[in-house]
Amino acid sequence: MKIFESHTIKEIDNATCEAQNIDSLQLMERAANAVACEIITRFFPTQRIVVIAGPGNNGGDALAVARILYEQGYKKVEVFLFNVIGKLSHDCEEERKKLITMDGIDFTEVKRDFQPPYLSENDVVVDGMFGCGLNKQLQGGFMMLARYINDSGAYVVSIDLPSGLFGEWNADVNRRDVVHADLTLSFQTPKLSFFFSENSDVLGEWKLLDIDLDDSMMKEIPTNYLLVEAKNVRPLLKPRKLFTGKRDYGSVLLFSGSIGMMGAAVLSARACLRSGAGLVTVHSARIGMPVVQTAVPEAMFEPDRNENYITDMGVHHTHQAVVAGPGIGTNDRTVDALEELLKTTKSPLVLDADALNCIARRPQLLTNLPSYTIITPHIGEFDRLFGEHNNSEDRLKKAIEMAKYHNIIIVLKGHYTATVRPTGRVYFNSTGNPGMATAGSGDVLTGVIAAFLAQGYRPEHAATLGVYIHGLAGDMAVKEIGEYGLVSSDIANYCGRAIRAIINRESPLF
Ligand SMILES: NC(=O)C1=CN([C@@H]2O[C@H](COP(=O)(O)OP(=O)(O)OC[C@H]3O[C@@H](n4cnc5c(N)ncnc54)[C@H](OP(=O)(O)O)[C@@H]3O)[C@@H](O)[C@H]2O)[C@@H](O)CC1
Ligand SMILES: [K+]
Repeated sequence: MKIFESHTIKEIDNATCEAQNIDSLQLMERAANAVACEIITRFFPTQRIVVIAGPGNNGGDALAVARILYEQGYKKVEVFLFNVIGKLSHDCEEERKKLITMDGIDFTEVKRDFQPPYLSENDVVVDGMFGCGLNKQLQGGFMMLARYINDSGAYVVSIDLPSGLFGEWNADVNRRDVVHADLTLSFQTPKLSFFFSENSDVLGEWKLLDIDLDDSMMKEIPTNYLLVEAKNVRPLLKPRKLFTGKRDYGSVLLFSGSIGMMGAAVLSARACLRSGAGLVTVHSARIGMPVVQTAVPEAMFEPDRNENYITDMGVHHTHQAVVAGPGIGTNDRTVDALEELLKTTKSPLVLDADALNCIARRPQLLTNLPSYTIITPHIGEFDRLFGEHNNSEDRLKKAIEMAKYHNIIIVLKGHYTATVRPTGRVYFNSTGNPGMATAGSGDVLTGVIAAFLAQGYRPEHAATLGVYIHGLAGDMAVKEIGEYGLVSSDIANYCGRAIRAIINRESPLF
């Protein structure tokens, strides 16, 4: 699903009106109906609802929502329209006219002084102050109103965006002066700002409402940001053929594990096998042999010369994917071995965890990364590699710059893992849950991505597929085990089921 920038929304609206032969007011009614339906499913008609409308179309939506709720028997609706400069958008003005003809509706038009209504945690506020037309931070009365709403404890439903939050970049915005929604109801496609952790408290739960916007225009408008869903990954998955053997599904070599961290090798190897790789070889410290051979009997083991950590990353056979990182530590000799690997390998590479920490210790190694190498840092590893970042917007911008500069794929892990391709395009992932914030989860992800590389998928597809499947496996496992009890072995064990769910179009994915 494409993520559009706010300034393109008008274009999509206009195309929709033209293609469907409707006017913009009808589209506003459609949007308002969708919002009102959501409110009706959540609150009884006896609920007190305070509707705050701004001067633009976001305010128009809010006025229409108020009218629809009132018509549906919600008699405790109070409406405040902020018309402080005496100029409303055309559709907002039309909605105002419709509303004021309604008998008995509690309507106040604020032109100058404003006495805010009493609000408590028992009330619902519908926030239609500003949406994607916000063009500067909230100031003066609007800022005070946002704070007043936030302090009230009322349940806040924001239309399209919490007022005061920009659709894209908010690094300079003081979140205290933005309306804090409990529920954000946005239209059709998400905004970029939904994917940054700093906005999570402001957005609350967010939901996309289908208002049947014009598909052909949405296909046409270019964007560098996408949200990956089941329908995007399914066409990538190739069916397995009847007359095939394990060699048709590739061989993975995993440089992983060291003394005290052999579990990382086990988890990567297991996830790799559960994601369809034909052959998996673990190269690790000698001490790890009994652990790996017992825990993952399907994997082969290649012992390093060293007892406790890896000192040699020579690739002596043909492998369709090579992984370095999980649990390898950052011993000087391991860094030397990694340097050798980066300079010599011809196989597609995935680098994770300690491999990235090794590079951070010797930053010139970044210039040795073969094109299309996949690196999978979490925030801490990313900052160690590329410098400290104060917020996730700056970090994403840096990831885009670095993916382009080094011609690599950066999988920046987080709640919405962002896979950044060498073109600078960003693919946000839609699967996963907080239970997956657990030791070894990244080792599993590395194994899944490597499995797809080995099976002949292009690196950018292997990364996107791996991230989606890893999250889905976590979502499926959490249903049985719960967020507290979920461990990384569970994620690995569910990878196969996750792939099957996508191929078989199992609900609720489709
Ligand atoms: N396809 C869709 O998604 C659909 C979207 N729809 C809805 O349209 C909404 C977008 O409407 P919109 O373009 O009229 O912008 P909106 O957010 O109402 O604000 C503009 C007004 O605010 C003002 N203003 C701005 N910042 C300000 C500030 N800090 N402080 C004070 N004033 C400020 C600005 O004034 P100006 O500065 O331009 O004079 C202007 O008057 C969208 O969010 C969604 O709800 C649906 O109806 C249909 C389908
Ligand atoms: K809003």
